[in-house]
Amino acid sequence: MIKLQNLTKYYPSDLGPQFIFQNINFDIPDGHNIGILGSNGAGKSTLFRILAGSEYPNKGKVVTDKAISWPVALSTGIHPQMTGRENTRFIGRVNGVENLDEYEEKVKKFAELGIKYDLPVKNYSSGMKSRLAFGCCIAIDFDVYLIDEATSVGDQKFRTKARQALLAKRKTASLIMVSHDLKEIEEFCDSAIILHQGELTFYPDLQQALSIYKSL
Ligand SMILES: Nc1ncnc2c1ncn2[C@@H]1O[C@H](COP(=O)(O)OP(=O)(O)OP(=O)(O)O)[C@@H](O)[C@H]1O
Repeated sequence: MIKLQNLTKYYPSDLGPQFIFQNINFDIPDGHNIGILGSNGAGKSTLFRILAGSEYPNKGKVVTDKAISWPVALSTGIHPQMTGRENTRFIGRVNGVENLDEYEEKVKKFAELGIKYDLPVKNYSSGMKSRLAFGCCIAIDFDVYLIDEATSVGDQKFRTKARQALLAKRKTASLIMVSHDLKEIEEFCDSAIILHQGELTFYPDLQQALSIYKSL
C-alpha cells in the first residue's frame, strides 16, 4: 500500500499559493495496475514527482514499504558528462543494485546504444538519452513502476520493445500510469484513480472510471 497522509502541495505564484492537494488522505491499493486520469493541470505529474520522491509535499507525507521507481523515461537524473555506462553504474549504486556488472549488461542490451554506451551522454540524441533512462529503470526490480507517457519514448522499434517490457513487468510488479491516451490506459491498467479538483478517487473497475472521467 502507498499511503498519502495529510498531504498538502502548493506552488507559490503572483496570485498567491496555488494548491494542488490540500490535506489529502488516500490509500493507493496494492495488486492493481492503475491509470491516473485527470485533465491538464489537475496535478498528475505533481503526484508522480511526490510518489517518486523527486519533489516534497509542503505538508504531510507518503508512507509505503514498496520500492517505487522514478518515472521510467525521465532522463533528468542522467549526467551529461558521464558515459552511458558510467551513468548506469551510478544509478545502479544509488538504487542498491547488488550485481552492477550484470545490471550494466542488461541496460546495455536493452538500450541498444552500441559503442555509444561508452561515450558521454551529452553526445546522445534525445531518443538515445530516453532509451538509456528507460533501460536503467526497467532493469531494476521495483515493486511499483511509475509510467509517464513512457510508451512514446524512442523510435517505433524501441516503442514496441518498451511496451513489451512494461507488459512483462505487470506480472511481477504494479504499474501506475499517466497518459492522455485512454487506449494506452486500457492496454496496461485494470483500474484507475480520477484526479479532479484536488480530490483523488480510486475505481477498481477501469471501464467505470473511464466513463465517469469522460463525463466530467
Ligand atoms: N514547478 C511549478 N511551479 C509552479 N506551478 C507548477 C509547477 N509545476 C506544476 N505547477 C502547477 O501545478 C498544477 C498541476 O500541474 P501538473 O503538471 O501536475 O498537472 P498535470 O495533471 O500533470 O497536467 P498535464 O495533463 O497538462 O500534464 C498546474 O496548475 C501547474 O501550473
